[in-house]
Amino acid sequence: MTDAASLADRVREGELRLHELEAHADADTAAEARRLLVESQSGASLDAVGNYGFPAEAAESAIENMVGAIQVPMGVAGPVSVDGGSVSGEKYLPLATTEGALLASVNRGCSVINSAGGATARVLKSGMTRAPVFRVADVAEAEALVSWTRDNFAALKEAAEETTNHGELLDVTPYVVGNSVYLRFRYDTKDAMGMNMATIATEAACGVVEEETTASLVALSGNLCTDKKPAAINAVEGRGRSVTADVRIPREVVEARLHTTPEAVAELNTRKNLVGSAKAASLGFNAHVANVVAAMFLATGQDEAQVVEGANAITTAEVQDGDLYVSVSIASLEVGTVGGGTKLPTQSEGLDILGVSGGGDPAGSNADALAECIAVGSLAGELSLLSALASRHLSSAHAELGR
Ligand SMILES: CC(C)(COP(=O)([O-])OP(=O)([O-])OC[C@H]1O[C@@H](n2cnc3c(N)ncnc32)[C@H](O)[C@@H]1OP(=O)([O-])[O-])[C@@H](O)C(=O)NCCC(=O)NCCSC(=O)C[C@@](C)(O)CC(=O)[O-]
Ligand SMILES: NC(=O)C1=CN([C@@H]2O[C@H](COP(=O)(O)OP(=O)(O)OC[C@H]3O[C@@H](n4cnc5c(N)ncnc54)[C@H](OP(=O)(O)O)[C@@H]3O)[C@@H](O)[C@H]2O)C=CC1
Repeated sequence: MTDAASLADRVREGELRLHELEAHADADTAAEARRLLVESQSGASLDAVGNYGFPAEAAESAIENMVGAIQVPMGVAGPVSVDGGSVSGEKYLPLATTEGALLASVNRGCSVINSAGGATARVLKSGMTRAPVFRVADVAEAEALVSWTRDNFAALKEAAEETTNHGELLDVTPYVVGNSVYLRFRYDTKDAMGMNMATIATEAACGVVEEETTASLVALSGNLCTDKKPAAINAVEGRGRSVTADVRIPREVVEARLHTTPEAVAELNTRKNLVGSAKAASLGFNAHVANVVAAMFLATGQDEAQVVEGANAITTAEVQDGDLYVSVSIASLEVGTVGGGTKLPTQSEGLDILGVSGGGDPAGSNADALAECIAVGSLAGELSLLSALASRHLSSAHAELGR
């Protein structure tokens, strides 16, 4: 085996390319060689980046050109009592963040939820989408392709499902713009977030479309999917898991633990999360669901770019017989407990904290459970931040904990 210094020399001499080092050394040596190269070129010291706690080999399907790891501190909030469709009991929620006060906030929300007897959560819709775009001659051909798609769902399903053991094609929804036709394929991807699975399956189905019709595939992703971009279609139709959590908190708990009243939280929610968001033309009618989604995504190995979709959430608050009812509905939470970054050792341990690592029984139940836990964490965060705003404690909390 070659050592890191001589590997780095061979790259400098043009004998090897930076991304080829794993073919000549183990993954840790390859990462060390790249650090040597980057350090000598940039003057940066990468001691901390190189001080990672898992074998680099474990990250081979997660990254190319690895030099080390960025470490984000992880904490837990809770335990919080969850009554979900796929998870129940007391759960510690793993969150990785660098925002001081966030864990304290979610932790306070969890303890308030417990005082109210726990939160309820359910996944209400599920399906990962991929929408290729096809070119046709004109609108008459577009109409023909739409009809063909409706008449030939079984053939598309057969082709798509040949590529996967777990995935199931649920439906295909056509959209037409002039001579462009978008077919939005939606799959049950079970415990996988499913973007690779859906992409591979859709490519096979596109082969059938091109064989049987005049349409020509322009791109496997035509942006109507919509992946990793803000998009109303996800907020309305859902993508990944559509999940809702709610809780009813007795007035005395709101007053004692959140230093405010149900009326103040309800008014604030309307003026801020509903009216303010509408005026801003926001897709997120919530306060900081992205905070919890991002922190739990990092802690459990989700694709962090999909926080964009995870922020499509509506928070409601109302006074019910003097108590405070609060709900959070996340329309497009794209999560998995197998595949992608979930295989990395620290992220897998994050999933273990929730008891949802790997494939569920039945398949899909672990990813549903993860979605429900993230929804309850988001509910806790909303409760605490809305209350801090209502009681004018936001800036003092961050001055104390976040600086
Ligand atoms: C900070 C608190 C919780 C204090 O709240 P408090 O009620 O004054 O604190 P407390 O000392 O009385 O403790 C109450 C509970 O909070 C928790 N708690 C309290 N301190 C800690 C701690 N150090 N570590 C862990 N947990 C803590 C803990 O659960 C504790 O109960 P206990 O366990 O003691 O019975 C409160 O003021 C708060 O939640 N503030 C809101 C902070 C927040 O939500 N920040 C989120 C980020 S804001 C942002 O990023 C988005 C934004 C704002 O721009 C979005 C927008 O536009 O709206
Ligand atoms: N290709 C793309 O366009 C994009 C890819 N990504 C990346 O895709 C990755 C996630 O894709 P994803 O398809 O989820 O993961 P993987 O590509 O890692 O595939 C996971 C595979 O696990 C198998 N599997 C085993 N047990 C189960 C189970 N219980 N439920 C479901 N599947 C199971 C399935 O195999 P089988 O299919 O044979 O059943 C599935 O295809 C992430 O790394 C993400 O960053 C993100 C965005 C876009």
